[in-house]
Amino acid sequence: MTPGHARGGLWAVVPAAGRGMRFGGDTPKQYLEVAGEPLLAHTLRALLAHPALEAAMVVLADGDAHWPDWHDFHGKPVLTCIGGAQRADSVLAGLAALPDGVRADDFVLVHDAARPNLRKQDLDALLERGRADPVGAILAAPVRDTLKRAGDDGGIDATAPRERLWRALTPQLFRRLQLTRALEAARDAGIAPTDESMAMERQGHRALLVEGADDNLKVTTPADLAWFEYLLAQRREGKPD
Ligand SMILES: Nc1ccn([C@@H]2O[C@H](COP(=O)(O)OP(=O)(O)OP(=O)(O)O)[C@@H](O)[C@H]2O)c(=O)n1
Ligand SMILES: C[C@](O)(CO)[C@H](O)COP(=O)(O)O
Repeated sequence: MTPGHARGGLWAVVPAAGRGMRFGGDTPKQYLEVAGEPLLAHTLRALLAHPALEAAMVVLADGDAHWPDWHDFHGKPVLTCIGGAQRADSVLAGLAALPDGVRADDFVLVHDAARPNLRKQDLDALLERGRADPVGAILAAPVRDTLKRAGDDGGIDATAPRERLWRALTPQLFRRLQLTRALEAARDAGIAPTDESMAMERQGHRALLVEGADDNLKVTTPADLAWFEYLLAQRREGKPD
């Protein structure tokens, strides 16, 4: 029986095929050790510890020599496939590799391997509101800082209006076939959407914004990793985040 099919649960596609160029170093950031485990382990646990999740499809870089060859995590199946040059290519590959038991109109979560600090209450909210929506939903955080547009000389060209601006986070929740078609359309138009919602928006599909924690950080630079290490230490000492 295909993992996840038996229980008809929610699958997560986890794009983990990035090279971490902005982070630097030889080890892709998703495999850097935090509290004795690869960063990706923290991400998979945050996802698969949730009762609504049945399995994960982790999308790896071709020739990934770091993958610990997990076949299950937190007692749930973990499958892998090979991604592509852009994040969107990897997500599309992950959707295509899902078992046939994940039906066309089934919701699928897409969550960055580089986002290890997903809170259960945020995932609860995303699932509750997203699964009630005809299109889906994304976690996002409202912009709270004033935004400046930079000139070529490093000076300030303008202050960008921040009303109704949100930072898109992940997970993003969409139906398998609708998201696949949207990503294919973007690819065929030569566009690399930076998140799943962008591809859906291009097709006229309007998802819900579900407010998530600001500390659902994406580890992009060493400073982000240090932040996650601090948050994890605080949690393990029982201190409020
Ligand atoms: N071709 C790609 C590029 C990115 N990702 C994944 O998408 C997530 C968000 O991407 P990002 O933070 O940009 O990771 P990298 O692409 O590795 O970072 P960089 O742009 O600095 O190289 C990460 O989990 C990354 O592994 C992916 O699966 N396939
Ligand atoms: C999907 C995402 O995390 C939403 O903010 C973001 O777009 C990923 O961007 P990246 O440059 O691929 O890290």
